[in-house]
Amino acid sequence: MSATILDKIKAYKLEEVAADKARVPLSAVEEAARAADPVRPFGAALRVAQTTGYGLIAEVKKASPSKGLIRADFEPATLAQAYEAGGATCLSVLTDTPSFQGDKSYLVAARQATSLPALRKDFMYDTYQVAEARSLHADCILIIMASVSDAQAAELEDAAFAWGMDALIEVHDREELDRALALKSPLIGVNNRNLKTFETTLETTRELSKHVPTDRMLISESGLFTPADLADMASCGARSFLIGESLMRQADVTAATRTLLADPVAA
Ligand SMILES: O=C(O)c1ccccc1NCC(=O)[C@H](O)[C@H](O)COP(=O)(O)O
Repeated sequence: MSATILDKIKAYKLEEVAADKARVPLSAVEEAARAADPVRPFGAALRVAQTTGYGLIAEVKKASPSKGLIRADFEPATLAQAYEAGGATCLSVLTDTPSFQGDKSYLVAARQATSLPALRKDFMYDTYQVAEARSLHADCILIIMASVSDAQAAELEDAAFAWGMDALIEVHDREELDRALALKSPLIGVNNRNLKTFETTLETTRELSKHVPTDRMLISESGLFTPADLADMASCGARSFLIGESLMRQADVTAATRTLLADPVAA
């Protein structure tokens, strides 16, 4: 069977982390994490936002494996401020370089330019990366169930909680969802992107929403473009969204964010 994009990313990410560990010892990363800005509540901010409107995790995303370069004019701090002015609840900042042209410094810059909680959007395998996320002032990490074992997921989640951060657990299908529900985090992200074909379909959230218990927060991720898409997802119980491309392609990011959030369906 041919390697998926996640297999390829995992291979270079493990090498990257090994190199980082050799360069900066864990003790130094932990010291930086302890000195980082206080954690901003991520899940709680979404919960508040979605009681009256929608929760939006707005992604600072320059490029992707599926779309190549998305935004040439890319200044993370300015984009983060534009998102905040448009009403975003949280930020997601890609720190992976080879596939997304992201950078660890983008997370620091974006978060420090706003008062929003920020997700470190990367491919996490090692608790070293979790401490590093906190040292970059992250408030939440991503755990992609398709790419980790149950034991690894639990270890990463425990590490996030120990640093006071939240963990967004990402799933693509029923099997991953069942594994995610064995974890503690209430934040369940259903990714509408098929990682083999890169196609997005909102049917993924529609289908999996039936199996997400009401004590978990369902967050629909990827392939969301219009207010009608958000209303569609809200009708099956997702009132928080992770959106990158559709907002990153707009000249006026603030106006586009406002328009997307302007007319939420009643909670
Ligand atoms: O975006 C990709 O092409 C991609 C490819 C392989 C693994 C992950 C990928 N994206 C990560 C994401 O989850 C999205 O950046 C995020 O959900 C926002 O999606 P979108 O609104 O469609 O940019």
